[in-house]
Amino acid sequence: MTKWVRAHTNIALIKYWGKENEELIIPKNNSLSLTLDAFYTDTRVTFDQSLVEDELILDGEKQPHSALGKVQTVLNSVREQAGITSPALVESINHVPTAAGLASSASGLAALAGAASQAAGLKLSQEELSKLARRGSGSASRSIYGGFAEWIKGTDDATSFAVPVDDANWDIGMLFIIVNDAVKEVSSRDGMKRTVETSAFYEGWLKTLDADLKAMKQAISEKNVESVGQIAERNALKMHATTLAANPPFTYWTAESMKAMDAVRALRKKGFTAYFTMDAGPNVKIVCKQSEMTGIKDFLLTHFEADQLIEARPGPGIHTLEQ
Ligand SMILES: O=C(O)C[C@@](O)(CF)CCOP(=O)(O)OP(=O)(O)O
Repeated sequence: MTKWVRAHTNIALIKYWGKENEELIIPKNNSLSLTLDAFYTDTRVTFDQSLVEDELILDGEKQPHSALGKVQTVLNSVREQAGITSPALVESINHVPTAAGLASSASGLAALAGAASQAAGLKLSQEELSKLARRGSGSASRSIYGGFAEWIKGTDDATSFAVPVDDANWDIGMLFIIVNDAVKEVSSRDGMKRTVETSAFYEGWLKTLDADLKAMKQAISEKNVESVGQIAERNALKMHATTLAANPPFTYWTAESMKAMDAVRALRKKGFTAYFTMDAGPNVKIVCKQSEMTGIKDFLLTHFEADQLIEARPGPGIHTLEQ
């Protein structure tokens, strides 16, 4: 019986937002993220000749074949590396708070890379696992590692993978504000494609990333949450600005997102270390100190419901569940 593999989701502090190569998922820039404990995916893969085609059972629900795109990209790469042809049964369980509506493609595709390669008898290094996960979804390449990880953009399949930066075993955490007014989102894949192809601000965004990354790594080496937060918030705002200048323009922000951003600024006025980042959705993630999380949460509870607030701390890299 093959084993379950667990991978945790990660939140980028220096964003990946645009591809150099769509098919291989080679990014335009390096990105850097923090893997979190609160959200993760467990996946088990069984290659089985008696199956007619690949099957995905996600949270107990058999998925339509049309939903298997990213999954099959990973499975096909594993079959090619292992010299096998049989279809696979993929069972995946997302441990993401139901209210969250949080995308879990990063943890899902990373867990799939681990489970599929193991089921095919491949013994991949973490670098090779990262490349395999990257083929499924770019941000998944970073979930191979716990703590802070950097995705080196590289120029081709062999040189584009994530590396560990710091284990984050220090006073840093993230508090999610889940905003419930979810609008029909443009997927991150479609959003970044439209932005690269049409945004008047895209080149300006790219020009600032080397400096942001250098400053972020310096802040992490100093364990300086204030600087990590400041750089992350600036980087996220620049990324989201590019969508406003796309054609047609779009934004992931809703009124509730703006309310959450205002609350973070109010937290700073009260003396907390609190900075926000956002991805391809309306939720707001606060970079903060674990030691201030209770005080921050108490303040936020005067503006948001308890089930909208989710605490997260640095999480581990990909691992097999022994039982
Ligand atoms: O995570 C980040 O660096 C920033 C984002 O989350 C901002 F929204 C993008 C993640 O994109 P992903 O879902 O990995 O795209 P894929 O490669 O087209 O599957």
